[in-house]
Amino acid sequence: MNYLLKNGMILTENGEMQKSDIRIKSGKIYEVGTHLENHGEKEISADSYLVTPGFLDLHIHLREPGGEHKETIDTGTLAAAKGGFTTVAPMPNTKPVPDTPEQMEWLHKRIKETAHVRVLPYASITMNQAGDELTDFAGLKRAGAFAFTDDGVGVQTASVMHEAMKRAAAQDMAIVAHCEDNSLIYGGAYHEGEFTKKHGISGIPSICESVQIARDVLLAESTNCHYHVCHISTKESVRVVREAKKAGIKVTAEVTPHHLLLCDEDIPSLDTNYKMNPPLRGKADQKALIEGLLDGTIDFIATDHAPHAAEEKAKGYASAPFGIVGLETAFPLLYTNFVEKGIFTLKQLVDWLTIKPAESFKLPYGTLKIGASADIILLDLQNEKTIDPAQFLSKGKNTPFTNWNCKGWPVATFVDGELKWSDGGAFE
Ligand SMILES: NC(=O)N[C@@H](CC(=O)O)C(=O)O
Ligand SMILES: [Zn+2]
Ligand SMILES: [Zn+2]
Repeated sequence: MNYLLKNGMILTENGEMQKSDIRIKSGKIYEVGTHLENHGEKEISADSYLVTPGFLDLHIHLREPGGEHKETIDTGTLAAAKGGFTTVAPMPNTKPVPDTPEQMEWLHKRIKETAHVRVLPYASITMNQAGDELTDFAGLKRAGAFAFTDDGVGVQTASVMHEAMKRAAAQDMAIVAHCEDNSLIYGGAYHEGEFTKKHGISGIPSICESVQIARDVLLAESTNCHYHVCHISTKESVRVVREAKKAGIKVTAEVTPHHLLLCDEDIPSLDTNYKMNPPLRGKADQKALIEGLLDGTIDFIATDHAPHAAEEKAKGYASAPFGIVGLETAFPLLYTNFVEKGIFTLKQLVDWLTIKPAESFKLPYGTLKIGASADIILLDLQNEKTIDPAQFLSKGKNTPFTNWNCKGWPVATFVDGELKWSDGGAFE
């Protein structure tokens, strides 16, 4: 079906709001302007809504195959659509791991059958993410891998990472890294800082992340590989990435909404909804992440949506799995707590969820340019609602943001010109 979106607010290049109509034809953005005439399209009144490119989330967990009780490609991508995300990239820490071309082909078949938004799956760097034997990069690229990562664990050995970057660079593919040096960790569920001191428990030190990023940017320099840092969380990591960029190294980085919104001083108790990896760091780290985004050291925002079953999260702080959900709350939380408070502009926030991730990975999405895929969302910046995990479409309900009041809720999500989700009402 072709659509004509009437009278929505779109953001211009200089960040101003402009009333515009958008004509969607054959899945593409065909025309953007004012007073567009209806040429037989289904007309949707976007009056009073902000209309932006669909968001990209290049770091999520869909849990299929092997963890379907936590999430599936179906439920996770429906949650993505509800959150305004039209392109998502799921991590390979599934069972089995997509570490062979055959497994990648199987994954693409499942995506085709069940996904509600565009899905760009990662392949692993090492077989079974065990950190030793590299996967078949050329074969996995041919089978449709988006990039290579062992997210969930850090690649412990420098020589393995070095060889991975050489091979990735030869394939013009990125290495995406969860940075965590296991030799610097002695257990712990929360950041080694104020919170762990107060509770007298062991913590996860900042250096386990920053040390590995420092190693990797030097490997990236020597191999000319595009190296991307997952969920950056410490002030030292931000400094290392900033210096690496200054030196001309091809490094990009993402930050999660929760690391921008919270620090360890905000954790009320040994609550597992505040347990994620990397952990919520100190107040100075949180500040450095915000500054890093604002000065371009950090390239974009990704949620690290990590659903877990309620009974797993109920196991107690020491043994519950790391991770919180994020797809359905990211934009409202960031809009309400950063844009409404004047810390970010609306244009900055939208860019960090659209064109910035797209450009970082040379993807043709995240834009309303003529001819682009019609990945478009409508956002309601007025209506205030309270976050209620019972309303999530994700199977995961594990969030620290229950009962937060937010504005900025998506109301309709188009992918390739098809309406994939709406909050009902005018859009059925
Ligand atoms: N972030 C998390 O706390 N958990 C992730 C793994 C990861 O992103 O490292 C998960 O798969 O549950
Ligand atoms: Zn990770
Ligand atoms: Zn992750």
